[in-house]
Amino acid sequence: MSLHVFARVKHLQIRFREILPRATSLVQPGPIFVADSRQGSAQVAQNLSSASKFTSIKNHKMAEAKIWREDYMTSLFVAPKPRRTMNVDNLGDLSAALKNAAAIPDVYVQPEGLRPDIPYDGFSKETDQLPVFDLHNLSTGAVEERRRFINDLGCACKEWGFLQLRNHGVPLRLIQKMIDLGMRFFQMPAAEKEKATFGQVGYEGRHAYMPERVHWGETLALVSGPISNVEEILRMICADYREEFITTVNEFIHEIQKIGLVLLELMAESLDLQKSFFSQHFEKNATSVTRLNYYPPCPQPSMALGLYAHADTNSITVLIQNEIGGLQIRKDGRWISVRPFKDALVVNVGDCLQAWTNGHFKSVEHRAVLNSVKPRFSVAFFYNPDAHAIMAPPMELVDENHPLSYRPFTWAEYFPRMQKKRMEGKVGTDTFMRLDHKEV
Ligand SMILES: O=C(O)CCC(=O)C(=O)O
Ligand SMILES: [Fe+2]
Repeated sequence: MSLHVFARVKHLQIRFREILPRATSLVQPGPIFVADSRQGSAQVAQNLSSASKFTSIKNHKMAEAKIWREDYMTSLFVAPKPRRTMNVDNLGDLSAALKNAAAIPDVYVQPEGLRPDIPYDGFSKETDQLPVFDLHNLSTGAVEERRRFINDLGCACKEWGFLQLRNHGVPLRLIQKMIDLGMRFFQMPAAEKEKATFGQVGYEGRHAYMPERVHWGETLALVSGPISNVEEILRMICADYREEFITTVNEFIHEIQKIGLVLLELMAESLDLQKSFFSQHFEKNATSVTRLNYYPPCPQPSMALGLYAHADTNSITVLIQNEIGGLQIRKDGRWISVRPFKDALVVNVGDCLQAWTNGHFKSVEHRAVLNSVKPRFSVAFFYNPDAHAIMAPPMELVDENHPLSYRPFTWAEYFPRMQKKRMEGKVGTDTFMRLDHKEV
């Protein structure tokens, strides 16, 4: 063992001993709790289970694992708890009825501090600093250019947590079709859309993530992995484009997943990890949700929000949108509008990847703001690894400037806990996977 590696391991041991009295019960002292990127996931799991306390928990988890998949689907499909909805009119109908109205119902009016201070098209100098990458340059560039591309991509994930990607390989005609059919769905009568209500997923036109407020937005959430319910949900609507919609959504998910894997490889490379460090856990049984978001025109856009400020809880999100801006991200405390490009994917880091990279990558708050004229549409693909993949920060990402801050966790553990939280602000990275988190 070189002196350098030895010093590192020693440092980790010290860190663990410092942290442990405050840490949650699952973590045992010793450097084995960081993943070595040169090891496969089986080896990491074996290392993790070699701590006696962990072993019993892990056996228990394995038993749970067998039923997790069923539980996961049941929790989403069968609505074991009431949906966070309000007894309000369907938003599609309301938006049509309130065209040009001087006021909107109180339940949509945000408290002053949360109202959007920058309009949907309020692009600023910072807007154009959001990194845009052209994947074409990666395949044609020389070795050095490739290295620079990957390095810049890593910087974008560290500094912005967001980036845009052009020439990504997802056919533009497929993106356009997804936009056209998706918008057509939301423009159907409320009674028709509500046929696609399906437990915690499916259609929602009366969102209330905060108990007392409703977003001005409708969604259609589809589970796309490990078991897809796209067909089951879309078969509930009687539209004449139903079959085409199902085929398009499935094709879209397939393509987005492909680019998702490429991005995960590039992200790992940018951190000097083995290329497959993240992606190997997404190749089979990836857990994903595809959500179509529709924001009908709002006569008072400065009073309401399409989607509250939140950080995504998953690993990475890949998003397409129509030409109407509205996505805003919070950078260094200030809101910045993202310029909508129809040929680009918006990619962002979620809370799980922030924890998995020991905080090197940032999961950043974002929100959707409204306008009074045109409907806005987006599709977010939330990508997660196999529900039992252990997300443990690799030792390469732990040093004096980045002390180990997160414990190993799995999506199977994390998801049920996050389901209990409100979608508001940056809740994910401050939860149980932080070593200094105290369960209340
Ligand atoms: O519509 C958008 O641009 C944002 C969507 C989003 O953040 C989400 O679905 O989590
Ligand atoms: Fe989001």
